[in-house]
Amino acid sequence: MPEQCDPHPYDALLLLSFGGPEGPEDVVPFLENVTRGRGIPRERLKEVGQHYFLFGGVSPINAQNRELLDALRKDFADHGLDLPVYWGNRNWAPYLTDTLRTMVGDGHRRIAVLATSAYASYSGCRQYRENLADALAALKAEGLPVPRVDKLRHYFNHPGFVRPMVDGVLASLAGLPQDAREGAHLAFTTHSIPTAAADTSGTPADHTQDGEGGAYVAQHLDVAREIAAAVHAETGVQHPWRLVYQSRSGAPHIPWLEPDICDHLEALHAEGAPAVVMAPIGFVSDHMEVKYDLDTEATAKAAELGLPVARSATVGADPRFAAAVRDLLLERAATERGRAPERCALGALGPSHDLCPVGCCPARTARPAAAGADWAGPAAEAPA
Ligand SMILES: CC1=C(CCC(=O)O)c2cc3nc(cc4[nH]c(cc5[nH]c(cc1n2)c(C)c5CCC(=O)O)c(CCC(=O)O)c4C)C(CCC(=O)O)=C3C
Ligand SMILES: [Fe+2]
Repeated sequence: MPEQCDPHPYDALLLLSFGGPEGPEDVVPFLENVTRGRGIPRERLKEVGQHYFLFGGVSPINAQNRELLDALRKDFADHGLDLPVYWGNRNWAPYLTDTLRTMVGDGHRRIAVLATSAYASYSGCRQYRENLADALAALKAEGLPVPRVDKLRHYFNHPGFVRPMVDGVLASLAGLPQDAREGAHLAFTTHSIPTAAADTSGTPADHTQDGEGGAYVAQHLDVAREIAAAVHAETGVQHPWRLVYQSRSGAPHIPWLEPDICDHLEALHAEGAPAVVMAPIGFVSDHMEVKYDLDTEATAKAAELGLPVARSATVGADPRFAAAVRDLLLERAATERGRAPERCALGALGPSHDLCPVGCCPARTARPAAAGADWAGPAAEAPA
């Protein structure tokens, strides 16, 4: 087998995602799974439930993940990479533990994991590692073999993630009314998180104080800068841009990252911006946050203001993203074999670490998390 297509030591890839309801009867149990023990106000839950009911109780996320699975299997087959791909979720079927049980039943013992979250944060990184720890502990408790799981590095700055978003922004600009195009602002959006979580995102060396936002904000700014520069290079126009936030939850007295996209649209309108492209760089695919918070709520806000807006495409199942996943997997496989492969990354931050160090994206209450430097295996600590 040619070195560059050798997945050894991995024997399978696991796509690890959030999960979402598939019908109206799933919505409340899904929200209960998401919010278990997290202290989200009831009012917020009712409101978010309504977003799902507006779409027939079906989250777009599962269909998007099925498309990504197809794209990954096609990419692997087209490149002679013989590696099965599985899918498991944090909050809805197929549940992570069930998928891992199937995987060990199929004989897999060394599993590479791709999370559908590109950036560092508790919700997007450590929480998935906690989910893996819980699932491995469940397997162990059932007397099943416990596989080794390795989480692939953050890919926010991988060209296979960034370039499709550049194309998306270019397509959105091209669709704006001609007289508004040149002066259009770019609003890069991501999920708001508590400023305390933002400040402790990434490795301890990345941590900041006073709401500066740590690795979470730094990584998004790096991607936003790259996209704006690529758009400038392509169109010759330097569009003004800003990183803004969406989908805030939590209690109102706790500070979360701001400004919100809707407030930002108001401010841009007030200062005379002719149009805005909303680019949801924080989301790998068209999640409910994109379909509701941007396509429904923010778009209605813009219409009320008389401000032309366009929402650019997420990466979704773009073949360049599937190729990036193959690249990340083969890169990590080579590293695990003791080689020093090329580690592809755009922007100023460079490729992210393979193994989350101790203290990376800490939880409010410490609990076991797999696939990081602080993981000793399910034998060492049983989760509560
Ligand atoms: C950073 C981040 C990502 C991106 C990284 C990643 O992709 O993982 C993300 C993704 C997602 N979040 C999602 C849904 C929800 N998130 C919630 C709540 C929260 N998210 C948070 C952060 C994030 N969330 C936070 C700090 C909370 C507060 C409570 C807590 O600390 O946990 C709630 C509860 C109600 C509400 O408060 O909104 C829901 C329903 C879905 C599925 C969408 C679909 O169905 O298409 C997806 C992909
Ligand atoms: Fe969320």
